[in-house]
Amino acid sequence: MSSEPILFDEQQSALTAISSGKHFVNAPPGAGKTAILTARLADACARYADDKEIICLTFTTRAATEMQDRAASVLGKRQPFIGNFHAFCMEVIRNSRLPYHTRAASILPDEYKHQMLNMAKTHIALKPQTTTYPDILSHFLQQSALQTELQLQQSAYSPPSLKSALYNLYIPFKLIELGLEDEFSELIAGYCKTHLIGAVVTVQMQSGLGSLEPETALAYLWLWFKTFVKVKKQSRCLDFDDVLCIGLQELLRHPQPRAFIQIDEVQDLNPVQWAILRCLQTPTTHIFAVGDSEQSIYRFLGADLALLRSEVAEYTHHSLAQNYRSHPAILSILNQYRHEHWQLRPIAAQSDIAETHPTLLLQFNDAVQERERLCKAVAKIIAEPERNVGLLVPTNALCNTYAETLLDNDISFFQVSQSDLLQKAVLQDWFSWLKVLDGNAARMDWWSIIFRLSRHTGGNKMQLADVIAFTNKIQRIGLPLEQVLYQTQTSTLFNYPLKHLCSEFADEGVVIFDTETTGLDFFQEKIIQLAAVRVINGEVVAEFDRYVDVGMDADSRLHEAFLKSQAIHHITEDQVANGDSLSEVLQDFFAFIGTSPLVAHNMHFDKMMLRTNIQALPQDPELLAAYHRVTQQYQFDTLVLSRMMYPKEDSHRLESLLDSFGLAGVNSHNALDDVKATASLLTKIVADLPPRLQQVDAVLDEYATLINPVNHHLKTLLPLFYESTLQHFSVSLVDVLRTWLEYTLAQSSWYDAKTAQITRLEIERKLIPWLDRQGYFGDFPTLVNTQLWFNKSDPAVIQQLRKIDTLFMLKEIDLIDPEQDKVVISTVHRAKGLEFDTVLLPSATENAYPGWIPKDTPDVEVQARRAESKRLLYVALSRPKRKLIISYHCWDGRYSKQLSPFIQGSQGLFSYTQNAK
Ligand SMILES: Nc1ncnc2c1ncn2[C@@H]1O[C@H](COP(=O)(O)OP(=O)(O)OP(=O)(O)O)[C@@H](O)[C@H]1O
Repeated sequence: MSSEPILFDEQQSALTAISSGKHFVNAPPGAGKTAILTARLADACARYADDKEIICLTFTTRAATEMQDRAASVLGKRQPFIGNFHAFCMEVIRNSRLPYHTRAASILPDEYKHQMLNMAKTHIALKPQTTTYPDILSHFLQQSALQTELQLQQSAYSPPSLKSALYNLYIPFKLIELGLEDEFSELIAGYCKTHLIGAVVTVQMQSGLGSLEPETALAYLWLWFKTFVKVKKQSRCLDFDDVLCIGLQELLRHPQPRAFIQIDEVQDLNPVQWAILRCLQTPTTHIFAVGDSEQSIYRFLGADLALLRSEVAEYTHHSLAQNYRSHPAILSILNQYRHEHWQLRPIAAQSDIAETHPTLLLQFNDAVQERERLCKAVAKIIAEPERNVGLLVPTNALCNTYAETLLDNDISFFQVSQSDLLQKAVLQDWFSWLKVLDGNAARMDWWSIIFRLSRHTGGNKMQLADVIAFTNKIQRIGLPLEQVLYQTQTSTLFNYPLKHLCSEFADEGVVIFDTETTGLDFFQEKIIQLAAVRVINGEVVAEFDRYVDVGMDADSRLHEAFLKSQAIHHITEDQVANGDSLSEVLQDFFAFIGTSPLVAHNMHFDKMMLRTNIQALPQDPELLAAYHRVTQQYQFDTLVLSRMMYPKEDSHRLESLLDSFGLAGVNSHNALDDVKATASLLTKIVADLPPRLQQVDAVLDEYATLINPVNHHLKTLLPLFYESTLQHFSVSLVDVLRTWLEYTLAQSSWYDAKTAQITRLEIERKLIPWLDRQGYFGDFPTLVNTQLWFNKSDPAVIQQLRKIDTLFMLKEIDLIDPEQDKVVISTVHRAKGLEFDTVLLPSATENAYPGWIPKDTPDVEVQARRAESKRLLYVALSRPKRKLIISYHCWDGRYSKQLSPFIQGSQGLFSYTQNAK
């Protein structure tokens, strides 16, 4: 990435100046599309004061962060949304009023997605007579000639896997399930036309259920889909398609019109993404859509060029005709390719880079010779200053082979792995550990941790389905998972703390506390009142009620915040001014608690406020010691207990519960009133606990062999996360990651040792520098905590939540650092949008472009695949700045090979050609 400011040409400048209407820029590679979008974004910030008016959608996270970096000086503190569709939908879902399990859902990793699809499959007891599917699907099945087509296809059909068959239909099924079939009948029809027959035939051929009627096969698919959705819902997780479809559903209900929409790589949008885009528009919205139809390479994800054409039909069309990236010799090959395959006009070369032999076409005897020579060439190229190399190959298998040869030659490189680094078990587990700090909401993360731990604690290995069944059972009886599994006290059983609560409540008493504050932001706002009561058997036997002088005279922002918050707590300025210092109040408060269990309603908020307010005080060892002592004691949150005991209540706010159960007390938002009201609620909970504890006993007995060993590891690991933040308050995510890796990789049986070691090195080399570059510092338990969301309009919180979204949706390719990573090995698909000084395209035979297409594939499909492959090679050819090296081998050990037919027309244009000996 160049930091030099770009001097736009006339055509580019004209595009940056457009400020209204709907526009589509269809421009060739290297025309400066990204640069134009960045400049326009900066202008938009100057034009629209409200960030919510602006949205900038990119295809990858890398493109979004690059745009943000490039526009950083103009953006300053502004936070318009810049990111991909998935990140945007995550934000829409989070800010929605959808059920909590959807808003707080985790993203389902690939590893578990496959297992859950299998689980759902085994759950299906197929009852074709009783299973129905939506009318709209039966309509497609009944369409004329379908039956004959089915039979015709069956004999000559190479079916995809059963899972792919279902997944090809996932989006239309999901839209139907969400009740959107009327709005999206065309979209659903499109998907069904392409995939329904194939999927039905696949079920007929591969389900192992004998010969099935098409109706029964379709019923099977629908039932499988519904079960999979249910399994995910129970686990509170969503996959990427769910995120898009639910985001769309929410936007249809509550459209979010924008004044300014900018969008990159439109050639690869799928129909759902187009539909999302429509929800952001009004007739006056200014849309600037940019893409290149010849670079459309994501047909397998639903990208559709015909759809692009119809979507932008009414837009004003523009094009660009200059290429600023590539050496003129490279461009002449690109131009020949454009002419030969699409009869497109040539692009003018604007790059004036000097280079000897900028284009090479190399023929080798065999694949081994090709690989060895190319790797030697790579060594030579990167020995020159400021040169990087992109080794772009057609398949993941070839990525691995080239990686091995580079290693043999001592050349370091960045390989984009087939199973993305971010999808590796080690990292997915770490994400889960971060998420469970959030407590009970992250159900999928809990079971993935339990699953991993249960497999490494000896004894019978549990299947994922058993672990999920266990977590569901725990949830059904309303137990917080973390309390079942993780005990800081001596007991390993959840019952014990609750039994302790009952006995202390009747005997020595418990302390209920509450804070009133100047606002909700943990890092800025102050505690102004701290109240507590000691309760024995429902009777208040002692009270603590103090105001805190927070020095508002000297802090106008704080004073203003206080005045706003007065509407809630009604505390007067005098009460605060006559209060004591926070240190004094806290010393007395900790003494008041003694060794009693602590109780609060929504304790997390009060504890966070205490923590951050203490952090802001000058270091006081005694106070800190007292704080640590108290936070190690038994604690009970009446909000959590109420959710567990009374799951059917609509709301667990204190006020609602008092009302619903007719309890004494008022929730006036004066801390003392509120603790007394909490005492009433606690008294009811304790009275209702014994029968529930019997149920708990039964589950704990049933799963003792799982719970006890898991608890052993949790006891070591969770404090690692909590303590790192308790002691330093603000930590680097890199430190948290390293500490965690240290522990988990030392557990010899957790992961395959060799794989884990390699993953660790990859994390050190790729992810950690990225986290450092992007500035992932902070208080991570707070960051991942969904409790923060009530404060989600705060710009600092928005920024942090977006960072977390980015982290959880990151892809390995996003981690490349063009300054450091001199050699990148990747498939062409993943290298989209990147540029390199030198690009090597090995194995450019007909086997790669167009690649193997099964013999009986219908003609239309053969044409479509060839066309897509042509575009793929075009993307590859357009990535180099200085040098393009294409190579192929004549013999693969069994068959002779030819140069890809797509490139044969350009052979004469290469500045250097070498034939095999
Ligand atoms: N007017 C200009 N003067 C000099 N360099 C430019 C100019 N416009 C763009 N560039 C440079 O050209 C290169 C290609 O630009 P950019 O990445 O924006 O192209 P693109 O159209 O997005 O390409 P692709 O579709 O191939 O990804 C970049 O290195 C960019 O800095």
